[in-house]
Amino acid sequence: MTKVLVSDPIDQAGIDILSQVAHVDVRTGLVAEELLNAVADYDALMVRSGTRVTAAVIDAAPRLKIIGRAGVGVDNVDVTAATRRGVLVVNSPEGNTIAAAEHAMAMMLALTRNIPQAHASTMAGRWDRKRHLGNELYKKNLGVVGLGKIGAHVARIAQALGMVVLAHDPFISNERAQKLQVRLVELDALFEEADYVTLHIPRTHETANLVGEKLLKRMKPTARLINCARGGVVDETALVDALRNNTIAGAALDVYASEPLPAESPLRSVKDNLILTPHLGASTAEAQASVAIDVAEQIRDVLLGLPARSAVNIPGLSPDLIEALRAHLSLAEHLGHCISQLAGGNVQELEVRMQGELAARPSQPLVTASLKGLLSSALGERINYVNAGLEAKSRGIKVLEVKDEASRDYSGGSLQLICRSSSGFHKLTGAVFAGDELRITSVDSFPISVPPSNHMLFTRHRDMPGIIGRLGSLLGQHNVNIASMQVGRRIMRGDAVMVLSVDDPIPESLLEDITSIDGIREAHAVSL
Ligand SMILES: NC(=O)C1=CN([C@@H]2O[C@H](COP(=O)(O)OP(=O)(O)OC[C@H]3O[C@@H](n4cnc5c(N)ncnc54)[C@H](O)[C@@H]3O)[C@@H](O)[C@H]2O)C=CC1
Ligand SMILES: O=C(O)CCC(=O)C(=O)O
Repeated sequence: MTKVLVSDPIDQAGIDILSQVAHVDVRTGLVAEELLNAVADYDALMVRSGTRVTAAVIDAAPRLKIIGRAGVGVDNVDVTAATRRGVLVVNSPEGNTIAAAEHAMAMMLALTRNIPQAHASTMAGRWDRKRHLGNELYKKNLGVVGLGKIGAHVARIAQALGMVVLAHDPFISNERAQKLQVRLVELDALFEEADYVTLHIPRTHETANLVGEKLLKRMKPTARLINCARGGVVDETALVDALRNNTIAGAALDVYASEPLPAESPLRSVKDNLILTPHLGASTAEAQASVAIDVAEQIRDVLLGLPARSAVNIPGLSPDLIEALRAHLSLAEHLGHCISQLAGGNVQELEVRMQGELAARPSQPLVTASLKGLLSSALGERINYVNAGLEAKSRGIKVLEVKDEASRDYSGGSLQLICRSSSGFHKLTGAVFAGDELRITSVDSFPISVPPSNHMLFTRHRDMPGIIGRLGSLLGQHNVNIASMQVGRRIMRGDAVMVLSVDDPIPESLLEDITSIDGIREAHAVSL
């Protein structure tokens, strides 16, 4: 008997669909230990954000074929562990877009008109009209951080209210922004100019604690912050300080670094200028029905042996093709991830060049893997082989595919990515050496030979005596250990690149010191 465990509250419409093909058990509120004991017999698991599907849970479920997340974010599911075990993870990328966008707007309105405070005081028997003087949204600047599905819908609603919308999203093209009538700006400028800042980004390595003391200090004292995206993208300690010191006028949060929000969280003690809701962004009847139906249909189809439409992991490639291209797919992902971090500005175009023998292989998987790498900085684990092309298209990123059979640089061929962004362009080439060893073989047409590694530093500099020594000592002073270093140049004392592998991530502040070394024009920290 096929069995499905539903471990969070899911709309009945979803349960009805699952019941067409399986026995369904709804067991909500299980603590971690209970879930570990419960999952052993199940073929499918359906959750919302309340259940943590850890590697241990996946290991404890030998029959598990699919995990369905009734919502967008899959950060409560260990997707890597699921992929390793061959368990499909599916979600509902659009089912709750409207609900989340409307919640952000509701928070903005409640914040600016002091609705919760006025309600509490009126219920307590008072008639405080002066105390709750608010502000209008009309003609105010709204800064949207993350102009994806929810951010774009918020922008549309805000425009209807007469707000002027500016946005920051490195993975949205100017064309797309123009279509939405939104001005793209750098993050610092957004925080300086906005009267309201609303966050619609996923939590990734790059966005963790993105909004901290530094950005909060850039905000106007009359400005307000709304986070209905993900906990952990706002530094809660810095926010509490900013609210207590009235550095900003107010904030509204739906999501928290730790959920449920701990009873002793300092956020709970902020008075007057903070509104908290318990992760209600997707909690509308319409959104819950929509995500439940979307995900239940996918679980049903997969249990019947059919493909899923929104798989978060497992690429839609045949196992034979994956095996044949495994090393080159990994190379393409690494180059894509690397070039997105070199690009700096808004990515407009990615050219994928299959050179030499590689030009004879199927190109689509390599293009998809390059896009997956490119967008992984923005979308974290939500980007996959299934949605990479679509995500690039929806961001207005033009993708060019070129086959250059005449190139004869390496046996097995090479892969070149050329990324054009609002701040210029970068070119990376790589090849797979004997023993499936991946190598970056040139940067911006300067020859080098370095394996991609976890933490790297790329510089563009003038080839002159002493520069390598000065950089080495600066890194040493900051306790950054260099694992390897390579310089690529075409002529003596001309332009050159340097690629260093280091043991730890390079902090943003150190990059500023590096670029102040005489002769170093550009420095980029890259984490893979
Ligand atoms: N509070 C709630 O109940 C809900 C929260 N969410 C969360 O809202 C967030 C947004 O969801 P969607 O719009 O559906 O996702 P999406 O993938 O359509 O959009 C996210 C956007 O953020 C951008 N981005 C990534 N890193 C960035 C950075 N460092 N700076 C600026 N932009 C960056 C991406 O390029 C992308 O355009 C997700 O974290 C999702 O989990 C979604 C639904 C309900
Ligand atoms: O299931 C929920 O209510 C949370 C929704 C959410 O945060 C998401 O879909 O990313």
